[in-house]
Amino acid sequence: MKKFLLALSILTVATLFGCKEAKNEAAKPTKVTVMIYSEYIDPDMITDFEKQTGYKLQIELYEAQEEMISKLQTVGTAQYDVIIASDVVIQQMIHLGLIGKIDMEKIPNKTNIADQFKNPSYDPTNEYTVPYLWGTTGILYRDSTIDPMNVSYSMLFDAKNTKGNFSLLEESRSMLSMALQAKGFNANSTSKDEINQAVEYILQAKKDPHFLGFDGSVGGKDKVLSKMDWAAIVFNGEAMAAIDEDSTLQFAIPTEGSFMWVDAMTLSSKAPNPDGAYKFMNYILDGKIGAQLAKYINYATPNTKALEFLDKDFTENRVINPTAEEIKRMVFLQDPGDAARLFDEAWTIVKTR
Ligand SMILES: NCCCCNCCCN
Repeated sequence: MKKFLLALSILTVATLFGCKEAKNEAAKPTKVTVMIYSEYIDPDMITDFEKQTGYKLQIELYEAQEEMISKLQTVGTAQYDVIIASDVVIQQMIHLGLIGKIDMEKIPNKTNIADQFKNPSYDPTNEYTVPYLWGTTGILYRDSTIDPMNVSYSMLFDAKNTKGNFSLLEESRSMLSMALQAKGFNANSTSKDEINQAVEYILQAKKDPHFLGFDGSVGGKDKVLSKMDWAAIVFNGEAMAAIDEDSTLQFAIPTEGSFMWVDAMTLSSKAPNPDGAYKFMNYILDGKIGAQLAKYINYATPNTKALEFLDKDFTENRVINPTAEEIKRMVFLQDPGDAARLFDEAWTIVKTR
């Protein structure tokens, strides 16, 4: 009996030990999950990253910042390692506990980040973000008689000027800020009265029979390309992709102004694979890879080393790298703090009326 009990306990310990080993084995992450805007990475980079690191790279797509945040709040952050997020929502994501501090020691290629992208207002201590790409937002249209240097928002917001179907951008803060600028206000205004006027302006555009709806930037680009739309509000990379396919298309930063944005890589607060997340961030910040990324999706890079691999056709292209004159008309959108509620209410009115 004694012998039997001894054998049983050895077996039990061995089984437990074996199970523990099997558990450890299962817990070792094998993939990196990145949440990112659609059409925002070169598919070749996915396979290259997998080859270099041995991790599977899983890409989860979104179209607008609000959609990304509400998805994270619903499903939780434990399903993602890296979240690509725009400057304007970074503070909100920190406060909501959606992203955590990055161990910058794990990202040696951070030395490639250009000085103007260090200590940005959305992450003044450089603890939560490393930049991915930067760009702007404007109007893509099919009309060679309209000079892109002289386009006003009234081209879309004033029914007497619309010459065909158009879409507005399905991203609340971006769209409301543009409407604020169109009315002559600061894009960062938090005045209730001014935001209400911006809402009325968008509602006026919605009444135009040419208005086809709100679309993500990729959707707007596709509609202009397929001639379903005459014009759409899109990000400049999508505009460039469209112009590459159809050189008769034009892209304008409206005379009343627009904004510049930076999309940044952040670490999900419950990242199951922080090591993989850091490897992804470091991979993107490599010079050659940064250049490949910028070129493939037509956005400007915050990576100084990448600039060495990009030719003048890219760096002097005014759609991708706006001119000094256009940049003068642009602002950075700031986190609205408590006024975020005003923007949320305003957007609900825009969408429901
Ligand atoms: N197709 C990807 C486009 C990503 C552009 N980022 C826009 C940031 C503005 N909130």
